[in-house]
Amino acid sequence: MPPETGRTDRTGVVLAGGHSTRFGDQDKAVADLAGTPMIRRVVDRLAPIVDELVINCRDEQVSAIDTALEGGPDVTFAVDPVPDRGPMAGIMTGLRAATGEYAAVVACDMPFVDPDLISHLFDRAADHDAAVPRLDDQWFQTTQAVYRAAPMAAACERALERDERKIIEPLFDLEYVVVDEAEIHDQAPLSTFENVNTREEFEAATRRLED
Ligand SMILES: Nc1nc2c(ncn2[C@@H]2O[C@H](COP(=O)(O)OP(=O)(O)OP(=O)(O)O)[C@@H](O)[C@H]2O)c(=O)[nH]1
Ligand SMILES: [Mg+2]
Repeated sequence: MPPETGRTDRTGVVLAGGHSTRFGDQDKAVADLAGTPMIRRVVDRLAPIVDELVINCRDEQVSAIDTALEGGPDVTFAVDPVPDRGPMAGIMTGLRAATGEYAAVVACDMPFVDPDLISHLFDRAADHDAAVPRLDDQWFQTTQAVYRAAPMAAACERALERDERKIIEPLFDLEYVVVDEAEIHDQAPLSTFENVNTREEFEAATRRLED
């Protein structure tokens, strides 16, 4: 890496191991959002700013996601050894597969994720264990954050051992930086955090992309 930037290797981890129950029968990760599978939009936005990409999902999703990403950037799959343990277990699996010291974790249902914000989070996380955005009066955006891979994976494991599934729990074990709304505003529109759960939200996102 160029010494002038002080940059270490950066990984992008895309979380896709959920069941999309609010979405319906289809896996929202591979749903065609205005001509492009939703997960492909996330991968394409992260690819220019990371050195490697890891997709976390369940075993049976690999084939469809691989097809959705065909012709795009190279990715590695990190399959949950035990499925359905929640997003935090997915973060742990994804981070364990990361070779970069730091990893941006982004949910597959955030098609408007802003690469400038993610780059900024990498910069802010330097010499800390994490950089996590937080909007005024809202909770931490733990599924669009940068973590130092090894300590976060270990903290996730400890939280799971305590039967604690909230993603915020491992964070409290770490030395983290909060990136507040004013700072986020300087980097990206707040649509970066929009996440698509229902068909209605999916249609709304489609309209925005087609405008
Ligand atoms: N590995 C893994 N990832 C998960 C799990 N549950 C959710 N996720 C991922 O975490 C992110 C946010 O989760 P949700 O928005 O709740 O997505 P979801 O669980 O697929 O959808 P719902 O069933 O409607 O809650 C998405 O990227 C999901 O793919 C899980 O049990 N394991
Ligand atoms: Mg869910």
